[in-house]
Formats: sequence, structure tokens, C-alpha cells
Amino acid sequence: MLPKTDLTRTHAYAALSQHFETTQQTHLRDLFAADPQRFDKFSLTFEDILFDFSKNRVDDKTLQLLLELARECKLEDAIGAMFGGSRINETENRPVLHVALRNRSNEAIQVDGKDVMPEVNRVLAKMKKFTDAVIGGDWKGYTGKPITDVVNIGIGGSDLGPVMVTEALKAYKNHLNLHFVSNIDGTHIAETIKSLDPETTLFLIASKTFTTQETMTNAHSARSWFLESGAQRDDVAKHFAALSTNSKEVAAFGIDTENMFEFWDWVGGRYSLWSAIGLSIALGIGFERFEELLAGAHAADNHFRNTDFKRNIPVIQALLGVWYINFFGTETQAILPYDQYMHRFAAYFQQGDMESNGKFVGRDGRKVEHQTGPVIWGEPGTNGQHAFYQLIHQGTKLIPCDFIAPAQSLNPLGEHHAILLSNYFAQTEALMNGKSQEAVEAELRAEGKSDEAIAELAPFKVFEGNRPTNSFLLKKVTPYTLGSLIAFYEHKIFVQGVIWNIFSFDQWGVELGKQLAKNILPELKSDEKISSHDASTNGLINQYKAWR
Ligand SMILES: O=P(O)(O)OC[C@H]1O[C@H](O)[C@@H](O)[C@@H](O)[C@@H]1O
Repeated sequence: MLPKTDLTRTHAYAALSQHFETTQQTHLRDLFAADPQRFDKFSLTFEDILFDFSKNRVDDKTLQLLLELARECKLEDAIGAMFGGSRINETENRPVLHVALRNRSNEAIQVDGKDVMPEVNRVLAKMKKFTDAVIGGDWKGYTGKPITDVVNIGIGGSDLGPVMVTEALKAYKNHLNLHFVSNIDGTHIAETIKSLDPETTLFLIASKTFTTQETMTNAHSARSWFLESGAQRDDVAKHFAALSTNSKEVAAFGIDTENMFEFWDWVGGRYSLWSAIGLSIALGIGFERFEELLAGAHAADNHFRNTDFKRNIPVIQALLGVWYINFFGTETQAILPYDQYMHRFAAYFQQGDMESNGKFVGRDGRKVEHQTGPVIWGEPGTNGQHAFYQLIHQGTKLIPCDFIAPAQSLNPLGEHHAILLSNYFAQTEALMNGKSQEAVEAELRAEGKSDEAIAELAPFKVFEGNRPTNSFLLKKVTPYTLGSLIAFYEHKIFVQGVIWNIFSFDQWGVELGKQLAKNILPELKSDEKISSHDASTNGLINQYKAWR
């Protein structure tokens, strides 16, 4: 059980509200000028990751109050409850134990008095055997050829993690070609299988529930395509594996349970890349590197669990987010990786964060009186700079940004990396300092502009600055470092959920649309005019019928 605390009724919240009134106008420039130790004080190093949070609109007092808030919301108890296997996902009556999946120390983790680690290790061993066989070419397709292509069919948590990680770690990839099919739009699977040879293709049907409409429809289409190629039913075993918690449905689909890689209901879909759902990752980079990913996450788990909140990276990340969301009223959070390989990182945490903390009902069952999860978005730098940074620099909205970059490039090519990193450093500097009216005027004067032209143009060129950023500087993107970074963001989400007094590990909000689509599907099959909905929905359906 998680402690229940009403955020807006805590002492720390009242103190923070007051503190906000007195400090909200303070400029970051002044905070740096006033404290030469600011960077040392407000940055943390964890192994090969430097987390610099000094460019945030906080001072010692802010952090002290935010830490008090964490204490008042009983964060320590909540962390203990999660790692201890209690059923903190109360609305689904499940523990939340993605940390067990990467628990490389093998310390026992009990669920209802039973250690889950033997099962976790059994599946990992099975994954290792399978990946070694497929990568090594010992696993043969139905005509005796080795596998060349792997298609992961899954959606949401059964797709985004594997896609993000395999992209982020592409530099470590072996010869297997990986493909991901998620969308129910027939285009996705049709375009994917166009280039594939059924004799050398392996399909991984990834679905926690094994009932998700999109995934099951795509899986059936993949199987039909495979069988139409001349393969027999018995050959399915050589070309289809299932990653799921639901052995009954897996068997009903016709996949041999020998080819099933299990996980458990205490793994949330959006936290499942560490489980059997990560099989495509292990196939793409090899099992050892998959284990390095787990080890990096485990190290971050230990940091989260054992480090004083003051020096605890995910706790600080979370508290800064709370500061902006609940006091400054910010609505979004940009994640901006200066690493092309990490181009799906923000998309991954759109699900991770928004499905976890996009909730308006508190743990007491009542509507909360404060803001909860932010809109997460972002693109890799420097592409984003040439697209939406204008608004971050000069728009009317305050957008806290996370900048992420590796010091070492995996593709050192001429000056590329230095140029990339010069942009990474420049952007947070610019967002913090801005550019004053005086500086703009002096610049225009130096360009020889007339006083009149200067007066006209200057206001448009002013940057207020004071826009907060976090910087993650990684030594290099490795499976280990990536594992740690993902785990930090996961725990950030957890901490915020605790403070906002919401349940971060259910996702009832995805259900309504699914239900309604189920009602509408049969209506689309008939030619009759539809009148069972509101006028807009009826109008749209009937126009669709007229045009199809
Ligand atoms: O793995 P499954 O069961 O196919 O679910 C896929 C996705 O479905 C829903 O959208 C949600 O429940 C997500 O959290 C989940 O990741």
C-alpha cells in the first residue's frame, strides 16, 4: 500500500507556495552570480553520467522545501513498498516490480512470500539460449536456412521500449535485421513484409495480455502471410515466438508454449523492456549486452533506493518537475537528446510518463486539486533547434527542458561531434542567460544600424532567458549507461506519482476508446445508415460508408 497524502494540504506545499511568491522573479543569471559554488552544489555524478541541474530556478531553500515535501509525502515508505513487492498498483491489485527484472544481485524479492527471482532468472536463461541460437545461425527456419530478419509485433509498452532501445544501441547491433510492427493500419505490416523472406523471418508476438486488438490482428496477418508462402502449420513453431504473461491465449493462437517467453502481471507494459518483451533487443545486440542494459538499470535502482534524497538523481529530477508543474504552472516537459541514436527517447517516455501520471483521481478516489503529469515531447538536437526552439526561447510558455548528450560519439566523423556538442552547451546557456535589450542594441549599433532602426528592431531580438534546463552528459551511449538513464526517468515518474497522490501503474484511461471502437466495428460492416451515436459521430461514420 502506498501512503496517501494530499499534496496541497502539506506543510511543505504551503511553505513552497510562499517561497514561490518571493523567488519567482529571480533570474538564473543572478543565482549564478551570487554563488560561485552553484554548479558543484547542484550537479551530481553517477558513474559515467553527469546530471547538472544548476540551471534551474531553485536556490538552497527551494531544494530544502522540496525535499521536505518528499518526506512529508512519505517517499521513503513508498520506495520501500515498491522494492518490497507490496501491491502498490492498487486498482489492479498488483505489485510493481520491474526492478526485479534487472535485479542482478539476485537478492530475494518476495511477492506473497515467494521469491520471484528464480522465475526471472529462468526466463532470462531461456532468452539467452534462444538468442544465442538465432544469432549463431543454429536456429533454422522451416527450409533449413538461418534467420535473417526479426519482426516484433506489439504496441504501446510491447513496442516502444524495444524500438527506442534498439535504435539507441544501433551501433552495437549484429547482422540480424530488426523490424517493428505496431499500428493496426494494414500499411504497417504490408510495408514491412514486402522486403521479407518467410523462410528466414522470425516473428515475435509481443503482448502482455495477448488480447490487444492491434497486435492480434497483425499477428494473424503475419501468420497468414507465412502460411501462404507454402509453409505448413507445424512450421509455425520455427518462425513464431510469443512474449506474454498469458499462456492460455498464446496456446490458442497456435504458438508452442516452448516458444513462449513469459513475464508476470507485476510488470507494467510501459516498464517491460527489461522483461521477455526485450527479446528483440537481446536478439539485436546479443544477450551479453542486454545484460549490460539490465546491469546499468540495476545500478540506477540501487542509487535510487540507497542515496540520500539530496543527492538522489531521480528524486531531484522529480522534485524539480513538481516545482515547475505545481508552482510555476508549466504544462509540458521537453526531452531533447543530442544523439541521433536516441531519437525515440522522448517518444518512449511519452508513454512512460503520460500513461503513468496522466491521472486526475487521487489515491483516495477523489479528484485531485493540483496538476499532475506533464505533456512529454521532444526531438533530437539539433533538428529541434530548427523547428520548435523558437517557442522555447521566446514563446509565452515556460518549458522546462532536459538536454541529453554523450561526450564520446559512436561515429566520430570530422568535426560533427564537436559541432553537435557546441550546440548542446550553447542552448542551455542561451536559455538561461537570454540576451538583454542593451546587448541587442549594442550589437545592432556595431552593425552600423541607425538609432531608429535599432529602436524598431531591438524588442524582437531580446531573449528574456531564465528558462530552466537539466543537462545529462553521458560519457558515451552504452547499453549500461542507457539502462541507468532509462531507470532514472522511470523512478522520476514514480516519485512524482507518489507526491501527486495518484496511482502511476494503472492505465484505465486507455479503455474507453477501445470499448467504443469495439461497438463501432460491427456498424462499419453493414451498409445501413448509422444513427446510434451523437450527430457528429453518426455523420462521420455515414460519410465514411458513402466514400469507402
Ligand atoms: O502488451 P499488451 O497487453 O498488448 O498491451 C499493449 C498496450 O495496451 C494498452 O494501450 C495499455 O495497456 C498499454 O499500457 C500497453 O502497453
